[in-house]
Amino acid sequence: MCGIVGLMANQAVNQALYDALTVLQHRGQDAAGMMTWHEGHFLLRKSNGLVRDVFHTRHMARLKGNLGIGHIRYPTAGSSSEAESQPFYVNSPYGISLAHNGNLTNSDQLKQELFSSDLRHINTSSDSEVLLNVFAHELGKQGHDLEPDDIFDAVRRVHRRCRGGYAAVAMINGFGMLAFRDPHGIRPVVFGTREGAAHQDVMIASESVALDVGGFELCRDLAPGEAIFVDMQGNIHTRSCVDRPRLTPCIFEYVYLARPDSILDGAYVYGTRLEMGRKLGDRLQAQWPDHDIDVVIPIPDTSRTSALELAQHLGVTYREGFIKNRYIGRTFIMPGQTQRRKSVRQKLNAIGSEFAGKNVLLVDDSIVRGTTCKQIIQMARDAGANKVYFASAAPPVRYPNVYGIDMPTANELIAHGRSEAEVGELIGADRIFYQDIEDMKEACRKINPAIEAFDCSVFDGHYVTGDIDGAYLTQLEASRNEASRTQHVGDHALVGVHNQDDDDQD
Ligand SMILES: O=P(O)(O)OC[C@H]1O[C@H](OP(=O)(O)OP(=O)(O)O)[C@H](O)[C@@H]1O
Ligand SMILES: NC(=O)CC[C@H](N)C(=O)O
Ligand SMILES: [Mg+2]
Repeated sequence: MCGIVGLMANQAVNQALYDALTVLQHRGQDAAGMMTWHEGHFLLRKSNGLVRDVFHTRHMARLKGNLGIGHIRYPTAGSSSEAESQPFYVNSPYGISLAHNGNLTNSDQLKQELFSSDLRHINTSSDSEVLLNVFAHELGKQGHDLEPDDIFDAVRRVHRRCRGGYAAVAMINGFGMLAFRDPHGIRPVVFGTREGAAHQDVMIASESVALDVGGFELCRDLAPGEAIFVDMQGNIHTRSCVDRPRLTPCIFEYVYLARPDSILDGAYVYGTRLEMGRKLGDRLQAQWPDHDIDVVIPIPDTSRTSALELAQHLGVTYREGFIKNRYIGRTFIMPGQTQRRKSVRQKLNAIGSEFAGKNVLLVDDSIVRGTTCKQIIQMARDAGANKVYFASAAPPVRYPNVYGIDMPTANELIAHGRSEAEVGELIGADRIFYQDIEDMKEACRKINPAIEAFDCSVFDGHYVTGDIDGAYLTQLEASRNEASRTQHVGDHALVGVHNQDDDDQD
């Protein structure tokens, strides 16, 4: 779940792209990048780090132009090397740059095809470089005098070749800005407009919060399999590029990934989390009508919305027992387990008076590896809690994710192959409560009944693209181990547009 943004405007886009990337930072903390287009040239700055660390004044000054795309990265393929940060670039046809959120499930096969049939070289282990080259190859077949329909035809062939979850934004040198969404709409993309001097400004982004910060009005989400092309005059062209699209957005966006103030596929994320809290309250009440909970305490940040609603629903006091250090990022999306474990303690601290002698119900949005809850339960006990109960606003996470969330191996998931009670015992809780999977789906559907189905693969092991089997998951587990994820490849892999680095002089 990286963040992507694209902007076609009447004035320089660098600052607006920066602002958009800043509000998408929760989708990735490993690397950030921006490419702009100015007078027939692409200008690039990308590096490892947070948005505020990657772009300094001197980089911003060089990122000229009224058209640009940006990316923040949370790696799900390849390594966290700077060479695999985005956007990526290819020089033919025309010159194209692309930023991608998601994960291709057939990138190994595509890489081979690109080499042996399409005569294209991929210089990193990133699936996004593969996606760009597949698109470039397909666009190259269209010939001269490129029209929007030619671009859409190329996207149609991309969908035929690529599998997995992908939302991508791209620039085609001299023609305009393009975005497309996979046929299942697994990863989100929205677009919006703003009035401009000569023509309207158009922004495309992973989440609607990016539009809010730029003063854009949300038009809508891209439909599954749909593409949008914005020409150099700011005209919007859209077309469905698949025959049988089926919307099954990733439900984990609503559980944890997206910001609560975003609207994704017509559903306010905040509303879905409130509803998950309410449902969890019902379930707890049903399982334990004479509970002895004194206080409900959320584990900041993401669970706060559900926890508040759960407490109100149960009629139990809600208290902020843990204070979050605002300078530490999200721990789940950090790259290594050692760093994640250490960061929980750095990030959260208990207010002793809220725990002393009380039976507390700690609420989190989800339990994935169990890194957070194990430590938090111990902290609650150290702070003098009498009983420590734990509730998860999502069902047990038991299966790997292959569509853009970095959970490639079942064994790293604490609930894999375990019952709810066994997880409770392992994390040291006196009692554990999990959301029911149907209740979670209903909670989201209640906010937007038009979404008929979701990708719930991490909860039910059903992969909506239909190409994932045991052999695939075994091979993924073997190839995507901790060492390969944190490995850094040499700088030789940075091939393409000159990337401004810190040594560049004005
Ligand atoms: O079981 P785990 O492997 O620990 O993963 C689950 C935890 O990680 C996330 O928090 P994170 O700190 O990433 O972000 P947040 O501040 O938005 O809650 C999530 O909200 C859970 O608290
Ligand atoms: N989280 C994502 O969307 C990752 C995008 C891409 N697969 C990468 O690893 O860079
Ligand atoms: Mg959390």
